Amino acid sequence: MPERREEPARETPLVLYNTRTHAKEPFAPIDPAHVRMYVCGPTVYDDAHIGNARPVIVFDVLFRLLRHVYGAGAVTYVRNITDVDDKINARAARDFPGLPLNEAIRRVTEATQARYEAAVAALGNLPPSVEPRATEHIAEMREIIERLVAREVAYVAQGHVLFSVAAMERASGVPRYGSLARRSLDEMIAGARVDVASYKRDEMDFVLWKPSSGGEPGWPSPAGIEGLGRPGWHIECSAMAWKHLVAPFAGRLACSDVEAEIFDIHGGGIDLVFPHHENEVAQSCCAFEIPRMANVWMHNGFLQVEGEKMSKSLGNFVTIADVLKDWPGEVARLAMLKTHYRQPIDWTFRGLEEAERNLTRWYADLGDADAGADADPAVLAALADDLNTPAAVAALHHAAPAGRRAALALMGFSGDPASLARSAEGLDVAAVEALVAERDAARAAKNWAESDRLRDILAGMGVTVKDSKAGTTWEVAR
Ligand SMILES: Nc1ncnc2c1ncn2[C@@H]1O[C@H](COP(=O)(O)OP(=O)(O)OP(=O)(O)O)[C@@H](O)[C@H]1O
Ligand SMILES: [Zn+2]
Repeated sequence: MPERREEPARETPLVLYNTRTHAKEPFAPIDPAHVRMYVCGPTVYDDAHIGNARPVIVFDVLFRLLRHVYGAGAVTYVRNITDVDDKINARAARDFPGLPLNEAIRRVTEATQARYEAAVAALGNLPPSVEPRATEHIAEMREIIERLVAREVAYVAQGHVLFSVAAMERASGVPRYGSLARRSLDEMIAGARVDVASYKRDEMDFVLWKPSSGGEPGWPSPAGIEGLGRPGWHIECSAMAWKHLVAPFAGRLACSDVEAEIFDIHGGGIDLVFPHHENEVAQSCCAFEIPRMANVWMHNGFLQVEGEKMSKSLGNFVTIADVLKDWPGEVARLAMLKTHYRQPIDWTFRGLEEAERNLTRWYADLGDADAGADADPAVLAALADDLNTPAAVAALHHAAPAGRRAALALMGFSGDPASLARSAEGLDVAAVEALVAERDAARAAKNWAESDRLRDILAGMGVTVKDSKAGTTWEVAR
């Protein structure tokens, strides 16, 4: 039996801001016994930066809160891994020029994913209920594409399948294209910097499937196209959400047939609203003839450096692993949660220092407070108010030890002063262990370049690793 409360904890009516309606709304799951949430995960071609950690931490807090309110067994949280993308192909060709491209891609994606898992775990995040990889859902993508072509909202041109925005405008029972992002067609054209390609009927049309040539990864194409091809990015999420949040629950939900095709919450960073989420909505709503893909759409604001979005393309980033070299994971987590998720955060040394001081103070007088006590009600009320984590932090300052310990646990903090202690040599033990685990994963994947790189990072922290048949151990270099 999954752990589930008889009665959901009604003392905390949950209110969430919905991008779709531009309003804070009481959250009402379609079926409170099966709360379903999808969050767009990373494209695994390069190490995640601390900005990429923001949606992971924000939606982890929401996952924990939903489990608290509806019961741990009542929440399914899906966060995908995008392991097919032209950026991955380019990175694989660059890093492993001597290998066949598919083998090189496997090395890049497996090693990057292993480092991602270690990094986000070190920040105190629970694993999602399901972490699907795009390449394992090609059959579902093909099926959705076939449906879209059959309904005449997608067309084949020069080996591509394209989604027709104009055809969606004419379809009934589906939302208007642009209704999530609330943009006019002109704004969307400007915002998407859409490519004008000869095979598109209309410049707003977007790619569902494209041909693969040479050594590019490819699968048998849908819609009667000969030869191999590969999916566009947007179709991946429609397919994985359907496979893991809709199909398994068919006939098991206490709701109407139409509602059963819709799930509760879809999340990601604010940069994904358009075009990625708008296109997910277009695909899923047209394929399944539903008025919404998800009821609630939630988007986190940017983590910024000196007023600019941290991003790989701007080169102004620090990786999660870099942060963990200098700071315990819980400190970075609190530094993130001190700002409300919809506001921009400026990532600063002072913010991290302040978070460290707060945790040190809170952990110092938890005493032997009972870990099973109820979480402080003011903290719970703040979280239930659209994840108002800054208000939750303020409430933690005033909470009694038992309520504080339980509230910290609910937000993903250990309450253990040892997790803040760097070792006698000033080391963050959790960060070292995360790096050693990443290196083990790299070795298991026979990625010696990566394993050496991690060994060098550890050496830079003053840690020596020793490999033996029994496994890897580490010690502080003398
Ligand atoms: N600076 C940032 N602050 C908050 N969230 C971010 C930031 N940059 C990316 N994200 C989010 O991280 C998640 C992972 O996205 P993805 O792997 O596609 O990163 P990305 O967009 O390629 O990063 P970059 O913008 O640096 O190239 C998405 O939900 C995205 O919105
Ligand atoms: Zn997505």
